[in-house]
Amino acid sequence: MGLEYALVHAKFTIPLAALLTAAAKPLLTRLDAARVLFLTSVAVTATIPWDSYLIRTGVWTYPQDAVLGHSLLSIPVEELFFFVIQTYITSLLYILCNKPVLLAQHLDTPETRPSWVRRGKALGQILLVAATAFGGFLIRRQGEGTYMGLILAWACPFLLITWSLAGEMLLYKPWTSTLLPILAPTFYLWLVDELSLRKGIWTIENDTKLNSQLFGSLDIEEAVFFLITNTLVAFGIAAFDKAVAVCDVFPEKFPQPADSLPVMPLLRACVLPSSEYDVGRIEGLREAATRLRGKSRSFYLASSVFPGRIRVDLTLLYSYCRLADDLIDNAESPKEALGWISKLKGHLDSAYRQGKTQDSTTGSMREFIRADNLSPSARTALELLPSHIVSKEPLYELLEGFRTDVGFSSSQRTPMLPVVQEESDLELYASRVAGTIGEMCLDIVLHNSTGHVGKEVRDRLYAAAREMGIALQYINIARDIAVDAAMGRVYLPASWLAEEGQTQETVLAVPHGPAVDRLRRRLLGKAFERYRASRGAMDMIPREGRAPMMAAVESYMEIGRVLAQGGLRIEGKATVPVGRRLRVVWKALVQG
Ligand SMILES: CC(C)=CCC/C(C)=C/CC/C(C)=C/CC/C(C)=C/[C@@H]1[C@@H](COP(=O)(O)OP(=O)(O)O)[C@]1(C)CC/C=C(\C)CC/C=C(\C)CCC=C(C)C
Repeated sequence: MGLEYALVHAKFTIPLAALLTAAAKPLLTRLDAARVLFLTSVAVTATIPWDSYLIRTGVWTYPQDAVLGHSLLSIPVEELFFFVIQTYITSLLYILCNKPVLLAQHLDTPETRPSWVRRGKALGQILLVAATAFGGFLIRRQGEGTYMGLILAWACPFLLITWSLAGEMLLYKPWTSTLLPILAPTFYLWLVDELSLRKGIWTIENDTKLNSQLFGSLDIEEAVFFLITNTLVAFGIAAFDKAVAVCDVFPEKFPQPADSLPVMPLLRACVLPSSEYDVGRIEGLREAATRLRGKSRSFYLASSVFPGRIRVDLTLLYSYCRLADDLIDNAESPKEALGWISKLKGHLDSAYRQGKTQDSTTGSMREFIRADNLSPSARTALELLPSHIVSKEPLYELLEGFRTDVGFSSSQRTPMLPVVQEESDLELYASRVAGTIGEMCLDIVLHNSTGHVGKEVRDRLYAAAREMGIALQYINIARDIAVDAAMGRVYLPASWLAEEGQTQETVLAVPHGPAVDRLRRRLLGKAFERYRASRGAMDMIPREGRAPMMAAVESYMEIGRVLAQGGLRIEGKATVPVGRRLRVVWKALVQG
């Protein structure tokens, strides 16, 4: 009996697993826990017979003085623990690396599949069939290739199945979400293995191995073993993820959200032929995700911590709001901008006339959207607005809020009459363009939550969401004084400007300096007041959206904190460094 193998775990695998657990815990959802549990159970069940065979036939041996002496089917307990902890480490890392990716955007159909993906998937399948056959050949031939043969013939059929299910998605995703979580634990385990082989904690018999080392004492079979088993874990989760993505993006086909772990729907989603996917919805979602990533770092980062279906709906809502805002901001004349507002209202009329249906692209609305001279990407943003979830009133109000922006460039405006005269004008504007967004975000979270929320709590939540939206808009205005001035806009109330001896014209000419700084601080103060008044209510948000909503709000409020500390670049926007942003999101998730 000896402790050496147990010490390998104590020194190398357990600390890494503990570190990853601490880092990942606030980010993990119930679904993630199910992913890890499912994968670990499959890995252990599939490895036990194989490993037992290897030990009983003498391919692997363990000196008695290196192991504790307890075993199951000849497998030492330390070895059994290895299957569990390796699967745990790799799956956790895989899940972490995949958080930034909105999986549903990587679904595709045979018609939209590019030829490189078709060829890549087929090539992978051919290689895996060949590797399985080669493994079988090495086993039959007996001798030096036996161990390698056993690895290939055991693992490659599983890889073939999972690759066939999720190969396209794996090919589309960035390498940081696929190769990285496979290769990083592989290199680490190679080093641990090298150390253990050198110390003789486990040994591979000379007669059944190729006798070729990758480096040091690390036999090529061991290197392949760790690479292949980590790939098995990653491909296994990828197949699971694909089913979840299908459930998330097609609620009309799969009414139950994947988070509630509906086993049969998930299995059906996994094997649903891709020819039955709604291509328009997937492409629209991809464009919406690109719009979100390109336009707002805060909301893009925060979106990655929302559970799948809420994330899809928020991304689509963001895309609609951003598009509407851009159409109006980029219009060449006030007349054109007002024209967009009435067209957008027309779109809402037809979207809400047809009632709360999930298929938003039917009947009059489709005709309305097609009739307009919009780019294809703009059309999809309108078509995919989740109008069956968000109430119509805040959307109409948002468009009303955009009218204020048009007021800044309206030719009828006299220079003497600022658009935002009093603090109440500012409050009304912020309530229209951002209080409404708070309400709609809440609509989405409540719609996708399972628990019951009573009327009284609902009312308090909606009031707080509106307040929080206003707080965020104040931060936005405080940050963008110079950017807005360059567009001819001053949102600071004229009454405040007068108290500082300023006018709209002086701020337009010089949007910085001590007076502007004081006004910015005043606005930030108002933002923090409203934030503090509504933050407590967030504890009442249902579990599914609570921590991620806090993360979204905190990530934006952090801009205000940077500004309050004087972190402003005069020529542009104040930015929160990535590390600080991540810390804020992490802290909000821990608190939520
Ligand atoms: C996580 C995620 C994907 C969230 C999406 C949220 C969303 C739908 C935002 C809409 C953004 C938008 C373009 C709105 C048009 C009007 C406008 C410009 C509003 C300003 C937003 C800034 O967006 P922008 O793209 O310009 O971002 P950058 O500054 O460039 O990074 C606003 C400042 C409004 C933002 C307001 C909210 C997100 C509402 C906050 C309130 C809650 C989340 C509710 C909290 C709940 C309780 C109970 C308190």
